Amino acid sequence: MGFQRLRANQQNVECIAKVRSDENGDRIGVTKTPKGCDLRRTKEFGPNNNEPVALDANYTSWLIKHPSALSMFDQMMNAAKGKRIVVFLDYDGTLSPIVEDPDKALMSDPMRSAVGDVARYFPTAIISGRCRDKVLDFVQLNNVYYAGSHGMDIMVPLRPLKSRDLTKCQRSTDEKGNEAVVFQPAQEYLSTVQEIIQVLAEKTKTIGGVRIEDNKFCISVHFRRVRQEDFQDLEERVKSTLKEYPLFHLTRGRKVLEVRPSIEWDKGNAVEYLLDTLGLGNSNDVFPVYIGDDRTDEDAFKAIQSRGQGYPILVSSIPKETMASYSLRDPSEVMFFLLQLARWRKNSSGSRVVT
Ligand SMILES: O=P(O)(O)OC[C@H]1O[C@H](O[C@H]2O[C@H](CO)[C@@H](O)[C@H](O)[C@H]2O)[C@H](O)[C@@H](O)[C@@H]1O
Repeated sequence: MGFQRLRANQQNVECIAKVRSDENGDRIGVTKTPKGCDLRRTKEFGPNNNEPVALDANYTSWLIKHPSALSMFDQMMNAAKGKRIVVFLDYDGTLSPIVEDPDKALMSDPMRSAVGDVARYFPTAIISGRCRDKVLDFVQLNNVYYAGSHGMDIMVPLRPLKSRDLTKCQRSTDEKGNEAVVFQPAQEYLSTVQEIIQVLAEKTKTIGGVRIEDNKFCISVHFRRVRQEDFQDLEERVKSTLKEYPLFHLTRGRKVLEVRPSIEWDKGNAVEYLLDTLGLGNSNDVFPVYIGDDRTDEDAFKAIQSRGQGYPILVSSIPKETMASYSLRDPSEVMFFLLQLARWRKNSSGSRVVT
C-alpha cells in the first residue's frame, strides 16, 4: 500500500487528495484530504513545466536513490557521449497507461511519434509480456524491434547472426515483407500453453471478472476485475492447475498472475540477445537504456547493471525496491524523456539516423 503523488492544478495546489494504491501504484481508492492537512510534501513541476505536482515525503527520499531521468537528463547524456545508445522499452505501464481492459491499453499518437523519433536515431526494441503480434498491433511502428512473451519471442531483421543459440531460430518475414529471424527459446511449450489456457478457462469460469490472455508462450490471468474476496480462491485454482504442469511456473505482475515455461529466459536475456544479434553484444561503447515499470523488467535492469554500463529506468509513481538507477513517474514522463533523447541526438554533432 502506498500513497501516490497527485497532480493538482495551479489554482488548487493546496487541495490534495490521498490516492490509496497497491504495491504497484495501481489505484485502489481515493480519500479527499482537507486543506492544511499534515501531508508533508514538496512541489515540483511536471513535464509541461506548468503543472505543479505534489510529492509525498517517502517518494521524495526514494528519488534520492533513484533520481528522475528527466532532472538528470543532461548529466546522463554527458556520460553517454560518444557511446552507442540502444533503447529498450516495456509496453504496458510504460508506453501506455494501465487500464482495466487489457485490449484497450492503446498507445497514444504522441507516444507513438516519440517512440518513432527515438527509433530514427537509436536502435530501439520493445520487450513485452504480451504476445509479439499484439504489441506490434498496438505500436504499429516498423523501425522498432519487437520481443513478445517476456522476451521468449523475438523478431530481428535477417543479418549475420552472432546469436548463441541458432537452433531456436526460424526465418520469417516481417510486416514489410523483409526477411527476418524469429527466435523462440520456448517453442516446445507452445501446445502445452494452449492446453493450460483451456484448463484455466474451465477452472476459473465461476469466478467473476477473471480474464485469461493468451500471450503465445505465456499466459496472463488478469484479476483487476475480480472481487478482492475471490482472489485467494482464484490463486489457489491457478496454482492447483500448475501442479499438473511442473514445467511451468507462476509469477505476478500488476493485478495479473502469469504462467510461464520454466526455462532460463527472461527480459534480461532478451536484452543480451538483441544486443548480440545487432552486433553490439561485446562492444564496450554500447549504452543500453531500458525503461520499464513491472517486476519482469527487473531482470533487464539486472542485466544492464551487470554490464556495468547503461541506464535502467523504472517507471513508478511510488517508492519501490528496484535495481533501476533512475526513475520516471508515468508514461507521460516516459514520452517526455524519449522526446528529449531524440532531440539531444538530433542536435548533437555527428548525429546519424539509424537505417
Ligand atoms: O511487459 P509488459 O508489456 O508490461 O506486459 C505485462 C502485462 O501487461 C498487460 O497487463 C497489464 O496491463 C493491462 C492494461 O493496462 C492491465 O489491465 C493489467 O492489469 C496489467 O497487468 C498485459 O495484458 C499482460 O498480458 C502482460 O503480461
